[in-house]
Amino acid sequence: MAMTVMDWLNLIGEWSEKLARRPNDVKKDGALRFGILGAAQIAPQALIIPARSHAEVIVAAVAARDKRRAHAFAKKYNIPIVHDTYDELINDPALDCIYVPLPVAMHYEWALKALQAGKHVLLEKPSVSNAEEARALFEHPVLQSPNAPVLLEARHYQFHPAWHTFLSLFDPADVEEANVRTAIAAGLFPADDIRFKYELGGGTLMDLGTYNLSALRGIFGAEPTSFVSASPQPSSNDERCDIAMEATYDFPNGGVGKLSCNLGARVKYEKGKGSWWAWLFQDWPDVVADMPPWLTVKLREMHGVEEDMAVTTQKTIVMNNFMGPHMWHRIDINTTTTYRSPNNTIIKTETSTESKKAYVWPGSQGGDTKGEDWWTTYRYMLEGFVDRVKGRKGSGAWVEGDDSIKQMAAIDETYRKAGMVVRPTNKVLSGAN
Ligand SMILES: NC(=O)C1=CN([C@@H]2O[C@H](COP(=O)(O)OP(=O)(O)OC[C@H]3O[C@@H](n4cnc5c(N)ncnc54)[C@H](OP(=O)(O)O)[C@@H]3O)[C@@H](O)[C@H]2O)C=CC1
Ligand SMILES: O=C1OC[C@@H](O)[C@H](O)[C@H]1O
Repeated sequence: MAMTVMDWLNLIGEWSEKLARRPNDVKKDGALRFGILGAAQIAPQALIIPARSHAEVIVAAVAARDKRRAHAFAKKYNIPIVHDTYDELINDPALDCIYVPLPVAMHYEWALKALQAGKHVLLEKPSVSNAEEARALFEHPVLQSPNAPVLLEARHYQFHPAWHTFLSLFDPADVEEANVRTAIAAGLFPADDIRFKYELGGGTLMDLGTYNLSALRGIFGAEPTSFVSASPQPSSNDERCDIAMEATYDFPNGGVGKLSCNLGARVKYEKGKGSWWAWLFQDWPDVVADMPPWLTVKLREMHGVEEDMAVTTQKTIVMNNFMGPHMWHRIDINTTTTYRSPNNTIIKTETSTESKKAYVWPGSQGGDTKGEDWWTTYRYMLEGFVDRVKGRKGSGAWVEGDDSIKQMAAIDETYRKAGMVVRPTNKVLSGAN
């Protein structure tokens, strides 16, 4: 079978570990024992590899629909216990935490079952299929008791110091415009991937776009006041799933947020625009479009006076690779300062760029653990998850349940604006047969 993007990323993850000769951490007493629901492609990157360097995490069990697949996965990743069913795994008394990397449509049901079995849950993004499920899950009575288990939507990039360094560079009230762009070349995910199946909670806005939309909400520190436009490109596998989406939102401070997410990027050629050589390759999979994922934030102009001159300062901040900052990232702060005479003539214009990077928590940020410069977003997230379960303060980075609910409400509303149907509610909740 051909290697998928996720297989390649897992291979790169494994080889980086080998080449860096990173020893596995000796596990502490009281280490949390995790079980994985499904032999999922993302599991090595998101949990198995990060767990190796965490002294308080043991990946103890896996279950898959197909027993042979489960055993092969367990053997490959040194997982001691294989359960025959998902139910058996979540009810294993020897486990403390369940990682849920199932198709989105199964998140609500299995996260809730695991919580009801008394397990802490690390739940893949997007948390669930729609806002109805999100409210039912994150406001469920099982999470309200004093010793309630921990539930976290695994929006990993929000745990990396680079994201917090970026957010510290501006006041959300000053954002005039933000634009978040992500794309993956066409064909890297097959047409029948879970991402393009409506019944499984598919759609690019759900999958890649959840990063764009949460980033916009984080940049403005608020929810959209208006869903201005949303233009989907339907997937060939299922018209109810978008292979790409572009959307525009108004935010309470008067700023405008834009997103573009695409799981089927192809080279576009428009006469007179862009590179001439695009004509030769038009419609080929585009491996460089919006790669790495990036965003720009334009701040409102600031006005002042200096030695009788009117001074206007305008800043634009660009973050390259906000989704996978551990591989590489760069945050550029571009400043343009214009000096004008009292009669409004421009005297001079100065431009400057300052660049920042943060692979570990800088200064006073991050609490007791600074992190390591090789920690991935997933490793930082695992640190935060374990800290929360253990009742420690942690770095301060977290995705609150209320945030997950608002995120799904914004995704639903974007689909409605696009004239598309919201992803279906799990029958366990809807009561449908
Ligand atoms: N954080 C991140 O960077 C990423 C997160 N994700 C998220 O992780 C989740 C899984 O994604 P990914 O690992 O790429 O997915 P996979 O295609 O590997 O599917 C995950 C698992 O779903 C199980 N499954 C159960 N029912 C079905 C079904 N009807 N059809 C297909 N699979 C089924 C399979 O389990 P079994 O082994 O039991 O057959 C499979 O192992 C998604 O929620 C996705 O959004 C994905 C990629 C990156
Ligand atoms: O990190 C990611 O990149 C590729 C996506 O399809 C995936 O689901 C996402 O989480």
